[in-house]
Formats: sequence, structure tokens, C-alpha cells
Amino acid sequence: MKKSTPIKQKRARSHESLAPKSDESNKESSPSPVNSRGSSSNKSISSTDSRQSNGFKRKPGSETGSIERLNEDNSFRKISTSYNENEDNINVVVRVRPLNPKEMENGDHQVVEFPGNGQIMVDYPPNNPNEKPKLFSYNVVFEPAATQEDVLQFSGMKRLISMAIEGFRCTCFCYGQTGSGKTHTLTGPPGLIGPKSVAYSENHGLIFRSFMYLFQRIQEQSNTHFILKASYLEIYNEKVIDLLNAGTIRKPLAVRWSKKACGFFVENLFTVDCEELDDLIAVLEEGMRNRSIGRHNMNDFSSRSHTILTVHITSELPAENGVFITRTGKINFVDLAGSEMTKKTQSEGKMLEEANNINKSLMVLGYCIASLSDPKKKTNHVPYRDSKLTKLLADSLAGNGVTLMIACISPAKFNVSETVNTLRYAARAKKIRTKPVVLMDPREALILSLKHEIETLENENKHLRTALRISSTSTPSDKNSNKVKTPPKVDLEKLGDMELQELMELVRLYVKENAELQQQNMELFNSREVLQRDHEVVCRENERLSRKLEGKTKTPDTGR
Ligand SMILES: Nc1ncnc2c1ncn2[C@@H]1O[C@H](COP(=O)(O)OP(=O)(O)OP(=O)(O)O)[C@@H](O)[C@H]1O
Repeated sequence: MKKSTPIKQKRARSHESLAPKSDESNKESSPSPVNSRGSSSNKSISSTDSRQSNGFKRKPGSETGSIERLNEDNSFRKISTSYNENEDNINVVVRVRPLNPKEMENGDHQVVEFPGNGQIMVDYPPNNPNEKPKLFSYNVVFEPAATQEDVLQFSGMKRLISMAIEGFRCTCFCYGQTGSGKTHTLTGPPGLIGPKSVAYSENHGLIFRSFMYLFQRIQEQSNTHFILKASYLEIYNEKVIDLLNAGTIRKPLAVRWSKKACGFFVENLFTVDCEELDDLIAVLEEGMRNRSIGRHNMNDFSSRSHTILTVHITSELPAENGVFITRTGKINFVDLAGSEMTKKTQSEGKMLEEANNINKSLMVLGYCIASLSDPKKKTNHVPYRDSKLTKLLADSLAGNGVTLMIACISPAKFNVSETVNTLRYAARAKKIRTKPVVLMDPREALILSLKHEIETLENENKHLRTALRISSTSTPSDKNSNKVKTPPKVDLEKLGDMELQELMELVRLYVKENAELQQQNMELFNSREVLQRDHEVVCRENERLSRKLEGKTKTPDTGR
């Protein structure tokens, strides 16, 4: 069996110092940066909790519990959150960015509040005494002071990475209006990733941190061979552009349907082998360099396209009998372009065309989410084919994947209607249910199952043979006992070296032998039953005759 080169077990560049330090988050000053569903608010946790790591500690004995952060003075500060690893297949978290300098300059104020337990309250419509504030509930809500590391630790991203390693198709996508912090969450502030990028910054976003975590997990599994490949594309004005092979012409690539994989794929998309962490980071840098960015009234570095960075993870795990189990998982990082009100962004010309395309594809995504989240509509048509974005996300939303949606919002009153729209969108996405499955190499899965079958049949046939031998000694007249042809004897340890055809032939012989042995056993069983019945009849007749004989010998005594 072909084996691939394992991922090199060495750390890359200067990222060795990247592991989050326990006091990394101490610089935060807000009392409640994260809150989440199911948290037991204001419950304090003993500082002797053994499950303490990275400056955080969790409620003992439960995966769901409050998270507190370690302060510089070694006391723990409640950050009002709970962390539940076993969430739905589509987890939805909300990240609220801080008010930006422009909003503060304009005297804008915050219209969102955080009641805890994964809830967020929005004063909408603002300052209307006749309307109650809108309350929404999610898996986790990250408040403005939450750090980039908080997002990795508590969004469920680590679970997603582990699942991708196990062979699931996973997707993390950021959704929200323009300027709400999607790119910041995924990659960090503008200029951080690029030729002059620093080795490590606390501003590094979720992608960078996920790569780190991915390599850490892979290096822990020294008995498994991993092959990592990455691709990076953007959907700009409904055209798919390869960000790793963009060239000067930026030739668009076709999105096609694969019958075999039952999904859409991008034809001729460049995939790069990534043996080391640095290779993945180089992919991120290259893609970020080539993506389309523009400046408008609400964001100086606005993404003018949707981007999808995919890491394919193939693992080869040695199983029994020299067989390898191959699994291919993947993880997509999707940075959606922000929905925008063109009046507010004052987009015109090229920018306006981009905005219209962005809004259109997001609208189609919205329709798909609405259809999928409504059990009544689910059987109806889901309009994936109406945009390239939804074609490529179809699998993540409704197929066999596991998805994390990070809804990014601004806290400012100026953006409140877009904020409520995003929160509604996210609430709908939360209702979608998927059915995740592990992707295994079908040929190797077949070989493995054939080997199990051979072993089971061999054991069963052995028992049947023994049963026949026992029966045939008790019924020496039986003529069938030696009629069955035994398959050639194989060393079970060497099954791994056999070709698929040989294995299938072996299974066929074992199945044949099994059927014949079953037949013989059945015949023997039937003839034994007949013998038993005859035996019973003879016994009963014997008894009757004995009783009769007894009666005859007793009569002369009583009569005279
Ligand atoms: N949580 C945050 N903390 C600090 N700064 C943030 C945060 N979120 C966003 N910002 C800053 O706000 C600005 C806009 O953010 P970003 O570019 O990520 O928005 P976006 O949602 O990706 O916008 P677009 O859809 O236009 O691309 C950036 O300067 C970014 O660094």
C-alpha cells in the first residue's frame, strides 16, 4: 500500500513562541468580553480547579461552565461565559467589535447589551419607548473586549479543527455588514499579514491561530501520516479567481458539479502542498496579497469579494492487518464581503457594481439559509445554483459538514438596522441541521470491511465444522460430512498485502463454504430431530409394553 510523506515534525520559523501566554488577555479591561448559552452567571469557581489552562478555568466536572480569566494579580475575573463543546452542527456565535474612532468622534453610542447566557439585546428601533428591546440568543456572544485568542478558545473553532482532522468537512464563515470586523476576526487588522508581517502578534486572527492549533494536533498523532494541501479563491463580481495563481489577467475559473463527489467544485483550482506551518502561512499571505480590497466611506480596507481558504487534510492511520484507514477532511475559512447600504458607503462606479454583486450573492445566501432553517420549506427548492457563493457553500450549509458561523456586528446606533438584520440572519442559520459524515477512501474502506468479513466467516466456518464433526461422530452413517471444499488457508496477519481482487475471491470462497456448511448443519439437525422423534416413539411403546407386562404378571395373585 502506498504511503505518503508524513508532515515534518518540526516547528516553523519563529512561531514557536506563538502559544498563547496565560497573561495575554490581561491587557483587557472590560469586565465581560464573552458570554455564552448555558452559563451560570455570577457563579464563582474555586481557584483550585484542576482544569485550569492558558489563564482560563472551567467549571469542574462539566464541559459547560463559566469561564474566568486570570488577572495579573492572580485573581480570577468572571467573563460571563460557558463553553459547550458538543453543540449543534451549525454553531452560531456573535462577535461585537468596539466602537471605532469615527463612531466615537461622531458622538455615536452603543445600542447593544449583554445579559449573559449567550444573549444579546438590541435597542431597536432606538429610543422608542413603545418597543421592547430585541433579544437574541446564540451559542456564544463575544463582547467588544474579547481578544482574538478568546475567539479561538471559545467559538468552537478548536472542535471544528479536530473534526476536520477526523475526516469531516468543516467550514467557518464570517458574516456581517461592511466594517463589522469579519476580516479582523479571521486574519487581524490591515497590514498584519503580508511581506512585512511580524512573527506573532496578539492581533493575529482565527486563521493563523487555527493553523497553529492544527499543527499542534497533528504533531500529537505521531502514528498517523498527514498530507495537507491548501487552496485560496475569491468570488469577485460573480467570477471565481484563484488567489494562489492569480496572474495579471485574473482569468476566472469555472464552478462545476461533480457527480462522483455529489457537490460543486472549482475546475483547475491551484492546490499547494503544505508540509510545514510556514507553508500554510505563506498561502494565507499570498492570498491576502491578491484579494480585492477597496476603500469606501465605512471601511478603508473593505473586502470587495468573498474569499474561501481551504485546507484539505488527508490522514493515513495504520489499522489491523497492515491496512491503512485513509480519511480526507477539510476546513474552509470563508470571509464574506460585507453587506452594505450603498447610500451609507457612498459607493459609485466600480464600487457600486461590486456592492450590487456582493449584496445579490448575500441575498441568495439568505434565501438558502431561510429555506434550510424552515422545516416546512426544507423539502422545497433551495436556490444554491443562483450564485457561485452558495454553490460552493452548499455542502457546508446543508450537506455532511460541520459549520461555525461568526456573525460580526457593530455596537453603534448608526448601524443598528444592519445589526438587527445580521442577528436575524444568524438566528435563522442556527436552526439549520446537517448530518456530518466522515469521508473515508472508499477502496480502503472496502478492503477493511472485506478483511473483517473474512475473519468473521473463518471463525463461523470453524464452529460449523466442529459442530458437524461432533454430529457426524454421533451419526456415523452421515455421508455429507467431508463434502465441503475448504478455501485456501491464509495468514490473517498477511491480509494487508493482498490485492482487492484476491480478497474478494477469498470472501466468495468463504461465503460458499459457509453456505454449504450451514446447509449440512441444517440437514444434520433435521435428521437428528427425526431420530429423536423416532426414539421418543420407541420409548413410549416400550413403556406401554412394560405396563402391559406388569399388569399380566399381577392378575393371578389377585384372582385366587
Ligand atoms: N474586534 C475588533 N477589535 C479592534 N478592531 C476591530 C475589531 N473588529 C474590527 N476592527 C477594525 O475595524 C475595521 C474594519 O474591520 P474589518 O475590515 O475586519 O471589517 P469587515 O467586516 O471585514 O469589512 P468589509 O466587509 O468591508 O470587508 C478594521 O480597521 C479593523 O481592524
